[in-house]
Amino acid sequence: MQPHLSHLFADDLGAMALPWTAEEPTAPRLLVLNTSLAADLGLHAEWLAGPDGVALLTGQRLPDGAAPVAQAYSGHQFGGFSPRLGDGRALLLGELSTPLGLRDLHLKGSGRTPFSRGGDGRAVVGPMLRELLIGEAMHAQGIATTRALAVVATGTVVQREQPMPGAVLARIAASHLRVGSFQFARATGDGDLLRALADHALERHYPALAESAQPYLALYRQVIAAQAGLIAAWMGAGFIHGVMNTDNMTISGESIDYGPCAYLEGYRPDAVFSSIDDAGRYAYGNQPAVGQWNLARFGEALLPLLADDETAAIEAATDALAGFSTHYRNAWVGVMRAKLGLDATAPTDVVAALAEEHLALLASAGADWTQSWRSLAAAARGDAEPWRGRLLDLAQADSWLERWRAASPDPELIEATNPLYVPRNHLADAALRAAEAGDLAPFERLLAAVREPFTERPGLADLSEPGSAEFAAGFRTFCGT
Ligand SMILES: Nc1ncnc2c1ncn2[C@@H]1O[C@H](COP(=O)(O)OP(=O)(O)OP(=O)(O)O)[C@@H](O)[C@H]1O
Ligand SMILES: [Mg+2]
Repeated sequence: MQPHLSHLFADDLGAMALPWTAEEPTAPRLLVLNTSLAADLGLHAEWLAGPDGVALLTGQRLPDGAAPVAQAYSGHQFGGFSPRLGDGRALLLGELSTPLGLRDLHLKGSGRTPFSRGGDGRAVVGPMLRELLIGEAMHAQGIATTRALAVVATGTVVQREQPMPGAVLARIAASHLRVGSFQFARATGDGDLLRALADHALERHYPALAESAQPYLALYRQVIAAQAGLIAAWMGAGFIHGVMNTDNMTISGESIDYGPCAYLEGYRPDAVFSSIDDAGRYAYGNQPAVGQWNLARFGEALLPLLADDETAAIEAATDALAGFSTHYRNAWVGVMRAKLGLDATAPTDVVAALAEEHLALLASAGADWTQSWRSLAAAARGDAEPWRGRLLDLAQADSWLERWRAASPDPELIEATNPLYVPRNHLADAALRAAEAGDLAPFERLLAAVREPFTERPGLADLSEPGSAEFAAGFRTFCGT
C-alpha cells in the first residue's frame, strides 16, 4: 500500500531542489520500525516492514510521480558561514498527506549527492539509532521534534575511524525548511527565490499569517516565538543539542539533527560534550543566546522582504528579535512552573525566583538533573530526604523547601512533567554499542522506557540512575557520524 508522495518543495523551489536518487543498499535489513508513528501517519506498519516498504524506506521503490531531491541550504557552523551545505547524505523523498497534516519523508544516509563535498554520503547504525531514540524521548516528553520512522541497515560497510555497519534513517518532519535554507536563498541574490521560499514556509507552517498586513515580518516573529519555546523545553529537559548551527534550526520549531546531543547528569550550566566544541559555544547554558544569534541570521536573510528600504527593514527585524527574550522568559517560566509542580495561581516572579534558586542549589552540588527534579514529587508529599540527599547547602535547601511548599506544589504534576527515564548518555552509548554488535535488546529496552518516561515501572531501576563519574568525564559526542 504505497503512500502518495507530493513534491511541493521541488515544484515551488526548483532552484533549491536537485533531482537525485538514493544509493542502492547492499543487503537492506529493517532494524527498527516506528509503528506508533506509522499509525499516526496513517501508514500500514506491516506493509512498511515488508520488502516493498523497506524499498520505500531506503528510497529504492517510490510511488509513481515521486520526485526525490537533495535540498540546498547554507549555514553558520560554529559562527562561520558556509554558503553551500545542503543534503550531502540525505534526500527529500517527498511530502506525505497524513492525519497530522503534510509531513516530509526524508532519508539520511542515502548516498552521495552534489552537496557531499568530501563526504561519502553515508550514515552508520549507531548514530541513526541514536537519532531515533532521542526523537522518541523528545516526543514522549511533549517536545516538538522531527522523528524517525525507521532505521534500515544497508549491509554496506562504511569506513569511519574503523569499519562500521551502514544505515539509512527515514525521517518524518513538519518540513526540512531551515534557517540555512533562507540563508541559501538570500545568498543567491535572487529576490524572487527568497520570496517564494517565504511564501512556501508561510503556506506550510503558518497559513493564517499570509493574511496579515506584513506576512514576512509575521513569519519572522512566529519562528522567533516557536524557537524560544523549543529551547525553553530543551532547557527543562536538561538537553544539550550540541550543534546549533543555523542549518540545524528549523522554521517549523521542531528539533532536528541529533548528532552530538547529550543529556545533563550532574548539573553544570557550562556542560558541553561535543568533541569539536572546545570553546563551549553550544554548552547547555548558552543555548538560549545561541538560539537568538541564529534567529538574527534568519532576520538578516529575510531583510529584503521586511521593508522596501534597508534601514526600515533592519529596524523591523531588530524590533522583532528583541521579542525573543520575552518569549523565551515566558516559555521558560512556564516550563519551570510545571517542573516545580505549581499551577497558574503562583505569581510569575515567585516561580522564577524559586526556579533560579533551585538551579543554584543543583549547580552548587552538581546534582543529577533528572533525579533531582523528580525527587521533588516525594518532597511535595512530605518526604524531602531523597531530594535533600543530593544537595550540599542544606540550610539553603531547607529555606527553599519552606518557600516552595508555601506555593502548594502538586506531586502529580511534578511526576507528569519530570521524567524518570531519559536516554542518559551512558545508557544510550551501551545500547548502541550492543546494537552495532548485532544485539538490539538493550536498545529496545531503553527505547520502551523513554517512550513512557513519566511512569515508574518495575525492573527499570537501572535506567533511572546516572552513569559513573568516570564515564561522564570521558563522554564525548560527534557530529556527522
Ligand atoms: N557522510 C557525509 N557525506 C556527505 N555529506 C555529509 C556527511 N555527513 C554530513 N554531511 C553534510 O555536512 C553538513 C553538516 O552535517 P550535519 O551533521 O549537521 O547534518 P546531517 O546530520 O547530515 O543532517 P541533518 O541536519 O539533516 O540531520 C550537511 O550538509 C550534511 O549533509
Ligand atoms: Mg545537520
